[in-house]
This record gives sequence, structure tokens and C-alpha cells, in this order.
Amino acid sequence: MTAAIAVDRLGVIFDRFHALKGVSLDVQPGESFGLVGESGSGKSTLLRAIAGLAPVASGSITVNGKKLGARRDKAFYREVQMVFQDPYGSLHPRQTVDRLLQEPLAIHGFADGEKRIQRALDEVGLGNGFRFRYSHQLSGGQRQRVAIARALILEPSILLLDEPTSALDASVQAEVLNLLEEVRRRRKLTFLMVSHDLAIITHMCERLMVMQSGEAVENLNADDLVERRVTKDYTRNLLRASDGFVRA
Ligand SMILES: Nc1ncnc2c1ncn2[C@@H]1O[C@H](COP(=O)(O)OP(=O)(O)OP(=O)(O)O)[C@@H](O)[C@H]1O
Repeated sequence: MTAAIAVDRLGVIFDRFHALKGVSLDVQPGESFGLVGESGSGKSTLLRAIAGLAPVASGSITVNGKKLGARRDKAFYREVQMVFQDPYGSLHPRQTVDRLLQEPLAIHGFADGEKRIQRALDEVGLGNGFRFRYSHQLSGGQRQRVAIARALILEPSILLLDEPTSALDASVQAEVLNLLEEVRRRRKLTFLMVSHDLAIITHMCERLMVMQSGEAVENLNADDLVERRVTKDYTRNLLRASDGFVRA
């Protein structure tokens, strides 16, 4: 089976700082895959590189069988969409929900925009009443629903989720995670998800990779983490730091 995402010995350098040092990863179509590791370990950089937002110094990234070169076509940007932690940051304050959803459709020249907007808003549980609101007129959870609708509107096959619920309080977090899981099943999406919360990763993902200082430390099944079948001290320490939160 062709991997949805295949990353081979990827290196990313900012200035002279090696943010990723030969990271490899395979995510299968329809799989939900987690990335964990302490702050600064390179999780967001890996997502951003896959989305074409970080400079690739060495190695390769292949998405749905297509190797990404320096020039990425519009079809690539449709296939891979990103949802960020902070919906304030990712939604333009002077645009209504309608404009935020129209924008990617206009860029990609879709004529059936109305149908897509209705579907995306329905799917994230926001009625038409929200359509002409600005982001400051929405709650944090509603803003993240809009960000998810915007990611879905081009009908991607892959969502890159960078701490998608960590700016939300606990009850809203659960709602948004359930929504993401429903959307993944319905649309048969592939997820690559970063979270510092191991309970969220074990709940949402089948497999995960542990990262430290720009390198992959350990690849695990979610069950291995729950059962504490880990081999690296670094992973053991991460588990210890989140003790009580990983469901047994
Ligand atoms: N655009 C950039 N320019 C320079 N350095 C960067 C840039 N983006 C990231 N870095 C550095 O790369 C390293 C990895 O950052 P990254 O954001 O990938 O870590 P992370 O594991 O996602 O951390 P966190 O959990 O805090 O979000 C950090 O040391 C960061 O300072």
C-alpha cells in the first residue's frame, strides 16, 4: 500500500541550527499517527516541513506517492491541510466565517463553493447563524471548529494537527477531539497529530513516534504506551511526567 506520508531521513536547518536530524516516518492511509516529545524536540517543524512550510535541507517527503520537490502545485496544497493550536492566530480577525471559508475555494477556483461551505459548517456543528460572525464573536471551541471547517473545505486526504485542542478548556477539548475523530472516520482521512498530552495521543492515535532534539527516539503502538512497554529512558521520563493521565 502506498503510504499517505513517507518521510525519509529528513533534515531541516534554521540558520545553523539543526531542528530535524534525519527523521523517518511512514503513515498509512486512514491512519491516525501521533508525535510526542518535549518542547523544542521538532514536532511542529516536522508537520510544517510536510505542509511545505519549513525548508528541507536533506532527505525526502512523499505524500500519497508523490515526492515533494521545491515547487509544490495546487493539488498538493489541497491534499494536505493543517490545523494549528491557536485559532486566534490562524483565523484572520477582520474576516467573517464566510470569508474565511470562501478564501481557499477562490484560490483553488471551485465553482461549487456554496455546497462545500454548507457541508463543512454542518460537519463541524456550526449552523448558518455563525456564517457572518467575526472570530472575536466566537468561543474558543467555535473558533477551532471554524479552523477545522476551513481545513476540510478543499476535501484534503491528510490533516496535520498541531496541538489542536491545547488552547481549549477540558470539556471543549473533548468535544473537539470527538468531532475530529468523527470527521476522520466519515472522510477516511489520515491524521498526523502533535500533542504534549499523552492521554490525547493514546486516545486518538494508533501509532506514535517519540521525538527528542530533532531525532526520532522510539516508534510505538498506542497500546505500548498505555502498557508502558517502552524501551527508551526518554520515553519513560515523558510517561513519568504525565503519570496519572495515561489511561491503563
Ligand atoms: N523558523 C524558525 N527559525 C529558527 N528556529 C526555529 C524555527 N522554527 C523552529 N525553530 C527551532 O527549532 C526547534 C524545534 O522547534 P519546534 O517548534 O519544531 O518544536 P516542538 O517540538 O514543536 O516544540 P513545542 O512543543 O514547544 O511546540 C526549536 O529549538 C525552535 O526554536
